[in-house]
Amino acid sequence: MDQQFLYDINSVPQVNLRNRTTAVLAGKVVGGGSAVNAMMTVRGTMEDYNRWGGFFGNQSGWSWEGLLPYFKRALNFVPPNRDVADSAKITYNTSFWGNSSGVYAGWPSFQYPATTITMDSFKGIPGIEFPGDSGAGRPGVYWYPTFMDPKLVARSYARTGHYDSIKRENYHLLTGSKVTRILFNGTTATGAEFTQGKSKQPTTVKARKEVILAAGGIHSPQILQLSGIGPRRLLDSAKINTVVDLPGVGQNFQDHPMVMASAIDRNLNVHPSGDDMFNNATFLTWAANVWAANKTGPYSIATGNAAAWLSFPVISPRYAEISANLTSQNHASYLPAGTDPTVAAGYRAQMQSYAAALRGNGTAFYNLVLSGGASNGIIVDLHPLSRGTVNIDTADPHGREPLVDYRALSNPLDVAIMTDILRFTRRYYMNNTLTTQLRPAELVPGAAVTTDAQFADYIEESLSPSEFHPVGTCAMMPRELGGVVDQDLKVYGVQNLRVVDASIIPTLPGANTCQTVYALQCEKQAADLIRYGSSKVVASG
Ligand SMILES: Cc1cc2nc3c(=O)[nH]c(=O)nc-3n(C[C@H](O)[C@H](O)[C@H](O)COP(=O)(O)OP(=O)(O)OC[C@H]3O[C@@H](n4cnc5c(N)ncnc54)[C@H](O)[C@@H]3O)c2cc1C
Repeated sequence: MDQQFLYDINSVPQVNLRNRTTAVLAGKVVGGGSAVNAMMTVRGTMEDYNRWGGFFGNQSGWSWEGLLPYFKRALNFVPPNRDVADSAKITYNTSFWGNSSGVYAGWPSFQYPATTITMDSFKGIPGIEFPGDSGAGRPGVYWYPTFMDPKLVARSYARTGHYDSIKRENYHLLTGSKVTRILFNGTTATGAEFTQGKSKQPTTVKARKEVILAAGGIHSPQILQLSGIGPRRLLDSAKINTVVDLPGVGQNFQDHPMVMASAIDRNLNVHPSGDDMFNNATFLTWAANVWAANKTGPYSIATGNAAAWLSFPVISPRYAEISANLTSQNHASYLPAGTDPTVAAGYRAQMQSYAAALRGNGTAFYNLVLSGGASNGIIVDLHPLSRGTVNIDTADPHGREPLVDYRALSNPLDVAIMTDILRFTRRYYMNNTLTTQLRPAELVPGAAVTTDAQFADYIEESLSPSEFHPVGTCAMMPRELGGVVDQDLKVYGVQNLRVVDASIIPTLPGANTCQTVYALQCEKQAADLIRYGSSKVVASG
């Protein structure tokens, strides 16, 4: 990944990860993360979005039903090539997709046969569903597309799909500029201040109607805090005048933690396979040639197109116990000392919702991407219970990047959940009637790791707290639950200011986040909320 397109930020040392720090990857380029991401085109389950709507009651448009039309408008789905779909057994259902957007959900022209075998191996484990499409809003094992323009066989993203085609006199895209704060007259947002290039001299731009902030999960809370919107105590210590004391800004920070867990199927003699890209010179030459000739073959695959997204009862025999433990926790005790009672109340509401989700089959907690080779690697906890913070650095709030603290594993039940995710992965490879003939051998964490204490040790040693999906720091929740924006994405306590990016996501979807951001940002917010002035779902199909 080209570092010039990324911010240079490291997290604060993670006390529960032996003081390790982690790189905070966020796109510093037109299109943001959509310009640098791994192009996995997935959405969460119905229950994920109903959880958002649930914070506002039954009438909320922020539910699966309310968002589905926007998921359809957000992407232009182009089905896979018939031959590839037939040979790889790719299923899809176009009723979950649209075809009007400039951002494409396409498919590579090649799939490794082993992908189908490793997907089918999940049939050896009870309780797993196989929804026919990744957009169905159900947990399970399924194929999903890629953010790719199928004609160009190139990344399709916010710039190519939206910005490049805007031809209006009143649209200006200023590259190399950095917003330093939002300007206010009293509590009414009136514009923004920014610097250009290396100049420290600020310029201002005035808003006739409203200011719309979309700087992402790390920088939107920073800009609000620098503008005087945030927890008063933090702003006081940074010597920033408080415009509105909004305790939730920069709190409720979530990202998807991941660890390595892999086994190798020693008898998986199916070729070509993902492994041939590393150790078969003839195959590599062929792959390079077909790519150079017509952009086909394995190089047309981004990060794979198949994965397991599984609910907790399917993977954990102790789901009821963990759910009960979450219900009875003193939730606020796992938040930073001095957390505002409204933010604590929001956390409690989220944990109650997750306690129910841990017992049900509508929320995916487990994710394993299938590589098309004899081994797979990274597994993801899709709903961490720990909450972090993104706060300005009070020592030099204007000069430094914000302090990013994942507070990984601060809720101890995250260790129990990750342990069961690891144990399930072992079961999938090693104790599965459909994989025994493949002669699997565990690579990591390794057969010697068996007890809870050993798993905890491995997790502390190796967990990465981020899959580069920062959300929650300007949460769309009621103000009395620590929310920062209302259902119309308007910032509480001020006028004429909205936030429209991943930071408003109150709880992570059980999926990579970009498709959800397209639905809420480009379509739901921009097309309807601003144009029609309300969050009523006015679009259909
Ligand atoms: C390495 C990586 C891999 C990922 N892989 C996937 C994937 O495979 N699938 C998936 O679904 N999601 C993936 N994601 C996540 C996805 O890209 C993000 O969820 C999405 O881009 C978030 O959109 P956003 O608008 O909230 O913020 P961003 O995309 O971060 O956009 C924010 C924009 O604001 C700009 N900005 C920030 N601060 C300022 C300022 N002060 N002044 C001016 N501009 C500013 C930034 O430069 C950026 O252009 C990945 C992300 C990364 C970084």
